[in-house]
Amino acid sequence: MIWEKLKIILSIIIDLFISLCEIPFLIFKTNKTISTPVRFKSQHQHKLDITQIATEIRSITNHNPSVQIVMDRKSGEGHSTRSTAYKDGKYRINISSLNSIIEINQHEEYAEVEALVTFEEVCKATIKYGLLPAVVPEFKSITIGGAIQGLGIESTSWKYGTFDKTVIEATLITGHGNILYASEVPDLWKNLPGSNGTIALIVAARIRLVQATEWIHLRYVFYPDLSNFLNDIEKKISIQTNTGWIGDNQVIDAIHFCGKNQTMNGIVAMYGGCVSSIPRNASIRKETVFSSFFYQHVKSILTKKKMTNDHNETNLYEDYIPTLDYLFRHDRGAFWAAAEVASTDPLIGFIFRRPYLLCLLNYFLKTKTLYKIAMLTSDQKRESTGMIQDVDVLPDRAEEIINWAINKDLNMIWLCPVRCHGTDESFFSVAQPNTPFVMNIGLYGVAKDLPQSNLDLQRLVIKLGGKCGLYAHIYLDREEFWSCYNYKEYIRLREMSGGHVFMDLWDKVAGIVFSKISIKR
Ligand SMILES: NC(=O)C1=CN([C@@H]2O[C@H](COP(=O)(O)OP(=O)(O)OC[C@H]3O[C@@H](n4cnc5c(N)ncnc54)[C@H](OP(=O)(O)O)[C@@H]3O)[C@@H](O)[C@H]2O)C=CC1
Ligand SMILES: CC(C)=CCC[C@@H](C)[C@H]1CC[C@H]2C3=C(CC[C@]12C)[C@@]1(C)CC[C@H](O)C[C@@H]1CC3
Repeated sequence: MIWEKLKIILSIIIDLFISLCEIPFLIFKTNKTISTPVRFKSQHQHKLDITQIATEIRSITNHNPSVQIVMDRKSGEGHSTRSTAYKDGKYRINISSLNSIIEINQHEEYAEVEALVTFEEVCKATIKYGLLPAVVPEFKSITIGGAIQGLGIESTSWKYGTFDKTVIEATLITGHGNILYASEVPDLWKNLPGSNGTIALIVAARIRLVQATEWIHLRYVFYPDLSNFLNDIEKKISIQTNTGWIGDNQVIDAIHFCGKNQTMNGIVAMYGGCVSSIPRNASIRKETVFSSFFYQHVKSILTKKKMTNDHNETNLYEDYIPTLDYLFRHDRGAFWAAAEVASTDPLIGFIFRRPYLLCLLNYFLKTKTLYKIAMLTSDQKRESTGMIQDVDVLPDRAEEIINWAINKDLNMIWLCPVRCHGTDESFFSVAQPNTPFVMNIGLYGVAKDLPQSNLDLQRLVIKLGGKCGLYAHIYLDREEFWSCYNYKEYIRLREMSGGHVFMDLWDKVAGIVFSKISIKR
């Protein structure tokens, strides 16, 4: 335990050191960084590496049929807000060799990548060819495998859906130790995205790339309330033009400002897409050590407009952002989560309130490092300090979740429409026949009555026919939890492929929290 924490502290010190070394590059805007280079490997080497992992699975399950397998990642890695205590006593399979890109096919517009390659690495490699993955989650270190297993989304999801919908083919290793392609087991693949590594391992994926350029044009549009925003998205979905990342209205997401000062509230939607040229005198926003967090930038746009009392104006502002900066715009500070949650801590709150100190640490506050810092605190501390939840509901139920959040004193809410696919029958999906999209609502910040209010939220989400992101603390008991998913089918799929060697989903995402805290049920 102490050794684990020491390893996290050491890696935070290394992160800080790397961040400090990168500052000159940022000041002089050379576009170069000293972070790890993107790795490539041959198909032959990839086959050898996955065969070794499959053999290991076969051998341990033969020796111990009741073994439970989880992934072995370094301390503090991953994007769950829960501790990794659920892995204690389980067999940790090491797939760290699967960290390379195998192929980027510019003509057929796909990339073949191993499971642990991060989105930052993929995007850095593919943008050189004028291509990007169709969906790119906003945190740099989210991995390809993790985004499939945890239903990654972002601002192009209104067109493409969750990240897994952009996977052309995936390579899996089942609990029997067999290497299979997703297309060979369509039943299994249909329900694997969202299962958090409890049905099969993902070792590689062929992902769809779409046309992109190095700059994005973004328009900031004001909506006084949710219904106007929802109407606009519906219109945009019905006249969807698909040119990858290029053109207007290719990206859509919004921040709902709902703090105590009601005169400064409202929804700011961000529409835009990649461009091939930037007009003279255009406003440019580039990430530097001195940059504000992205949400602060959006808030200042809204505040300026409100100050001028220009109530009829809905187009607030527009600017041009380097595409890679845009993709990972919420990586520094993890949206507003770090600033909001940290404000409850006297020392960290002190730093956040002082721009010159923040400027020094600014570049250090990458989501990857924040997760490491969070893992130095106890689950109980995290659960009672901050509310970090993503929920998916049908658009006509979104208002109820937003009102709930406002009543619990959250200051900002992320709104990200996610397209439903007519054929989407996965039990992790909220889609209903004939619903064009679901609304992903990101609830990050300090809420009243935690952690009890978090359980209340999760029950409200079930009542509204929605689902919660499973990277967060889940408080539902086993029965409530499985009432949201098709347990019979889940068991059938696991039995069919030897999936019982992986942890059960409820045990993994809710087992530990449930046993540790006392909340009213
Ligand atoms: N915009 C977005 O889409 C955002 C997404 N997230 C979340 O981040 C997570 C992804 O982060 P990342 O660091 O990549 O992954 P994590 O290490 O956080 O893993 C997430 C879950 O997926 C499992 N998993 C990950 N990779 C594989 C794989 N190759 N094969 C089998 N199971 C796997 C893990 O299993 P195990 O438990 O065994 O480690 C874990 O249960 C997702 O849960 C996603 O929901 C968070 C913020 C924003
Ligand atoms: C927005 C999403 C999806 C995830 C962001 C998660 C993290 C950035 C937060 C999760 C737990 C948070 C905590 C802190 C900072 C922000 C998080 C890491 C603290 C370390 C801040 C200082 C307090 O004293 C303790 C907090 C624990 C939780």
